[in-house]
Amino acid sequence: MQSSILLKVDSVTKLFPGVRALDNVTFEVRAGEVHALVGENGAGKSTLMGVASGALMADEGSVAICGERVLGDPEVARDLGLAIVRQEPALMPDLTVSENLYLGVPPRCRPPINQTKQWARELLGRWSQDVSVDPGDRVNTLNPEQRFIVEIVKALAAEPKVLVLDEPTEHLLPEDVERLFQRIKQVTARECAVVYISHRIREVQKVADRLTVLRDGQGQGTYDATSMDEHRIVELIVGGELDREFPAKAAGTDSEPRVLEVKDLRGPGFSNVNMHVRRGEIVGLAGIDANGQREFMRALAGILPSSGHLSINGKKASNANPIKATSSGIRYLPGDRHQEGILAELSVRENFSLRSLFKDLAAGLTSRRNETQRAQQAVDQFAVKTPNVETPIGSLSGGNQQKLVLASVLAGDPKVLLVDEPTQGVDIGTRMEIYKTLRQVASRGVAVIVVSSDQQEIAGLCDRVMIFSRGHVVKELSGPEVVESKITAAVLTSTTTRERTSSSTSGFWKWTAGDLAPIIMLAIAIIALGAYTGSVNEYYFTERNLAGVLPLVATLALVAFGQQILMLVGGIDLSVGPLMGLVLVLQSFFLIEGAPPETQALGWTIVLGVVVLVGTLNWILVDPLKMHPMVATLVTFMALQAVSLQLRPIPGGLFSDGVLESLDSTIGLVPLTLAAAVILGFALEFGLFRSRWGLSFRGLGSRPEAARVAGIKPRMTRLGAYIGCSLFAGLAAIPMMAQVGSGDPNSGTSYTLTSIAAVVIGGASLFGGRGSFIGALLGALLITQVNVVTSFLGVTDAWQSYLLGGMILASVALYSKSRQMAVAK
Ligand SMILES: Nc1ncnc2c1ncn2[C@@H]1O[C@H](COP(=O)(O)OP(=O)(O)OP(=O)(O)O)[C@@H](O)[C@H]1O
Repeated sequence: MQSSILLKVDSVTKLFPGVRALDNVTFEVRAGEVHALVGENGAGKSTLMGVASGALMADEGSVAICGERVLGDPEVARDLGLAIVRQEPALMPDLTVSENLYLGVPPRCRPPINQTKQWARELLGRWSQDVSVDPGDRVNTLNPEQRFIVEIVKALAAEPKVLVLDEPTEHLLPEDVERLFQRIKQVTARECAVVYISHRIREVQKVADRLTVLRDGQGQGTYDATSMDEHRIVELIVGGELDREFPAKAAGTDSEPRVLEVKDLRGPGFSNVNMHVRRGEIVGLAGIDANGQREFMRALAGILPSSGHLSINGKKASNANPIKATSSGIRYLPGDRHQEGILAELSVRENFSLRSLFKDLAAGLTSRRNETQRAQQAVDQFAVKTPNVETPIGSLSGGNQQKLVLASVLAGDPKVLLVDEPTQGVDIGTRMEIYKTLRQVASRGVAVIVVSSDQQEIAGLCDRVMIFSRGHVVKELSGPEVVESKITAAVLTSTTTRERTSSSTSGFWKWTAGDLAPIIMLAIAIIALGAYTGSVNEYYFTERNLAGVLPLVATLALVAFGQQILMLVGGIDLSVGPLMGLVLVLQSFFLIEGAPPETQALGWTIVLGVVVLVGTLNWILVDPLKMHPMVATLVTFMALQAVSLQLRPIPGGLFSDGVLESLDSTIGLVPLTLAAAVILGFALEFGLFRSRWGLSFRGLGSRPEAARVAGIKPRMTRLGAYIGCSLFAGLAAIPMMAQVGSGDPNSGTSYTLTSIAAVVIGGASLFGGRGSFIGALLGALLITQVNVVTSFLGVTDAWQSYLLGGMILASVALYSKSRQMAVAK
């Protein structure tokens, strides 16, 4: 009996501007089978799986998962049992591994939210006992290999009925590839359907039961994979015969001059490396990953710090930083294409020319004609599939991006070419073209060094191979020794135990990049400033001073909470200040002496309505109308200011004594309003890290596309954030009433900037995804303190601005530096 069909893609057509990515494709996967999807770069494999997983909407045709139709909704596809490992993991970088895993699985597979870390640890442990990923690590501190492991673990944790693996092994070590194959066996044994996309034919032969070939967006048939040899599969992919011989190796290079000479180079992860590359040679660096070969290459490129001696063509060269390395003639093709190789939003032309812009300069200006011509030539030479050179590179298929980055690196006329994973994601035909190109480059006198996890590639391409182990070159293979079996044997015998990926990040930077650091540093600054002012002026810690200052903290903290909510999702609200002013103006008509309770209640109702309306309006401008949040909320800023001035051209309407007295209530020395703000701050902080809304807000701000795939509703979440921000601005206006006393239309304006300052000092990222309510509270406290201490210290008010400006600068510099330093290389 034939097993049931769990994924059916029926007659699907998908168009992108200028490209028919899929043309009437039909594809089905049965329960318990591994179905490989193969084809050249740009054939449409990822697009087909994008349509199947609901991430893309088909123009024609239909998709059914377990018999149910899916139409462009990733959450529905996921709930029906589809899990996908993408070429670029759909992870939210500012969230931790455990938070990503939690959001990444359907609700039925999630643990109670307070047990997320333990659950994530178990999942990672099930992958491997010596996995080098901690559930508490933030994803942006992981290297590509670790990110892929998290992505795979996430897909497996969803207990899928259909598992899609889109080039899952491009960044994996051999032992993890084996682990993946084991897991595939396990899931197919429980009748899961697996789609396996790969350019590595040997892998396809090893795991696939059937295979479907795509070429230029069209299906080329489905075959039984078990009986097919490598040659036949390649023929089907390219649609004909293919020259699969590696280009001939260099002969007699022993007497050639040395192009590159490296002496005693040492740096993070490697030491005392001596090597050279002769004219015409390609030298490979091999070893189990994290044994120093990649670090050595990155140090040569000036990306990692190093010390030692370097000469190129007999002249002393510098690799002190990437700029110096580049001017010495060293060019680097990064292994992490998504993070370091491409600028996704920029066009193919710009991505091509950015490494060789000097060739397009005429009288100090870039010649667009020249640039376009060169980019077009590169596209033709490397057969990059793109509608034209103005297409954003991010919309090209992975392999086509890789070809363009290589073309761009070569256009910089390197003397030394460093290539990390030259053919990642590249189809078999182009792979051979890249090998030929590298050989030609070497024969022109460029020193070529290659790092690759594919030992067949190293063996076929390189003249000499240096084996790295624990940061040292332990063996050198040359001539007839450069064959796959010998390289593998040398690699395996030189390192018996694998070391955990070492991180060169110092503990200090790791700590400052954490969530607690801003809070602790702010607390220290507040205590130090208070202690110093108290020691200089005895009146600072008096009851009178505190009674004046603390309510101001409550006002600023509340509006800062609102700003923080919005900044988490990547927004910003300039209208909060005038909104606070408008609330005061409105209430100055209702909360006056002698107003009956109904009138007061009406005032509150109107204020609530206005606040919600303003939040919604801001959202409409930003989300459906796609205005930049700064511009949108600047418009609202002006509109609200105008309304306030219309209602009260000059301040007026005194609030009743009863209202002011109740706002002035205290618990001991602490104003009730501040106590309420502190409690709210702690509650919000708890929610931020321990509730689904907190995760959703941070996830959306961190990476919207990944958040959408994880089932977070971007629109509703942003609407919630905008309304939440306005509500907190409205709330902040309540303690402000007691401070202002009447309806003053200009009273709130300054809070726009100070609320932004408070959250930034408190550790929030202006790009979204990170922040803290306790941080915002302490930021508010510090800013208020700075505004007050100048008079106690006997310095001019100008110092308020100096100090505040200095604090913003110092905190932003420190946070961004630490977040950069904590990222794994
Ligand atoms: N978002 C997009 N916008 C415009 N064009 C796109 C987009 N995504 C894919 N394409 C185009 O659709 C075609 C198919 O791309 P796809 O990524 O599906 O290929 P692929 O078979 O997965 O290739 P690779 O093996 O290189 O990953 C390519 O020409 C690509 O440039």
